[in-house]
Amino acid sequence: MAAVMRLVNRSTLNPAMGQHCLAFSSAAKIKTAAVRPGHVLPEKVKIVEVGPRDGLQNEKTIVPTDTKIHLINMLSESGLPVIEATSFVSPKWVPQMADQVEVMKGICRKSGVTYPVLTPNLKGFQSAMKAGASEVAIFGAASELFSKKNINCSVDESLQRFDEVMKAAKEAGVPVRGYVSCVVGCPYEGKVAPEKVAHVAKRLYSMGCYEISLGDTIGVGTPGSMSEMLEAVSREVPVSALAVHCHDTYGQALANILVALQMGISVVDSSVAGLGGCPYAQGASGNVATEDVVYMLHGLGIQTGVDLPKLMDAGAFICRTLNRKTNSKVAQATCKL
Ligand SMILES: CC(C)(COP(=O)([O-])OP(=O)([O-])OC[C@H]1O[C@@H](n2cnc3c(N)ncnc32)[C@H](O)[C@@H]1OP(=O)([O-])[O-])[C@@H](O)C(=O)NCCC(=O)NCCSC(=O)C[C@@](C)(O)CC(=O)[O-]
Repeated sequence: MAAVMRLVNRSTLNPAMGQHCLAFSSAAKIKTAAVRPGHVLPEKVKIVEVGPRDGLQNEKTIVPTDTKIHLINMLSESGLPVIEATSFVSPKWVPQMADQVEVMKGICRKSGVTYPVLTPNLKGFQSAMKAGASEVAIFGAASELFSKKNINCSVDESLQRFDEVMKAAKEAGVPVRGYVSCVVGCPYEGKVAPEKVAHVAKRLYSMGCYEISLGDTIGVGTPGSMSEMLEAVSREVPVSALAVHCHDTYGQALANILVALQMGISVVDSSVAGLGGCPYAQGASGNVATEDVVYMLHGLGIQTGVDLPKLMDAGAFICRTLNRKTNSKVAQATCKL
């Protein structure tokens, strides 16, 4: 049944400013779009903001800890429900995340918002617990070579390490999210078979991850390859436990997200201002910009709980600080940098 929803997104032109402004007040009604016949989109989508971690981990110049904390606090005020704050990985491998303890201690945790952190092994998990993390994420890959480059072990070895993290997390009552990287293509192996993705996703889910985020790490997916992969994974893991994590290297991210929504997925990872790239995936651009995802979802009548102008303020802040042009088309169009 196609739900009837309130249209919450209206774009108006402010002639005095000569800029497009976004207003969120319209009472007009639209039907939740079934963009593909027979497919009803979710009424609500949970956005997992990964900018402070995925967005910043690849920055060459070390971003001051206070800037990271301020960014996370601004994102918290925008209504985002989940903000991935940092990662407890080796500072020799990812120097940008070396201030993870200070970041976790410095942020203002808003009630109702969760601040997961990446933990590749037991050591990372224990440090995360000491720093006060209340949720963690383990991150595997569907490609052997990427796994080796990223976390210095094979896919099977990584699953053994994750099992240790999972046991410790269960004892501590800490929820664990699981990532699978290279779900469509790998920078070292090329095309990745959907069955490999389904295999790793199933292992992470069986281990106890409450959600599996499927990462198109190098942004090569198209609606065709994404739907093939999602169909394979959804035969092994319930769609309600899946998320998509799209990089926008080839400009396909929004289209790929739409395909995922049509398949019933209602959790989307994204990065404010489209920041990011993976240190072990040469040439990969940032994640899809959160502003653009929110704009599309609101345009479809899908609720996110996110206040787009506040989110754009956070994007403008980090772009100003990094002296960088935003990758968000919405922010560009509304002159927020
Ligand atoms: C996984 C390791 C640690 C293995 O690294 P390793 O060198 O194989 O580990 P090791 O156990 O042999 O230890 C070597 C040294 O690292 C230390 N160490 C060991 N573990 C930790 C830890 N947790 N925190 C801090 N230090 C640690 C350990 O104590 C030791 O220190 P030393 O004795 O030489 O002084 C390493 O390969 C690593 O840190 N890799 C970084 C991976 C990473 O952060 N990648 C980017 C994130 S993944 C991503 O972006 C993809 C994603 C999630 O966004 C989804 C997508 O887009 O597809």
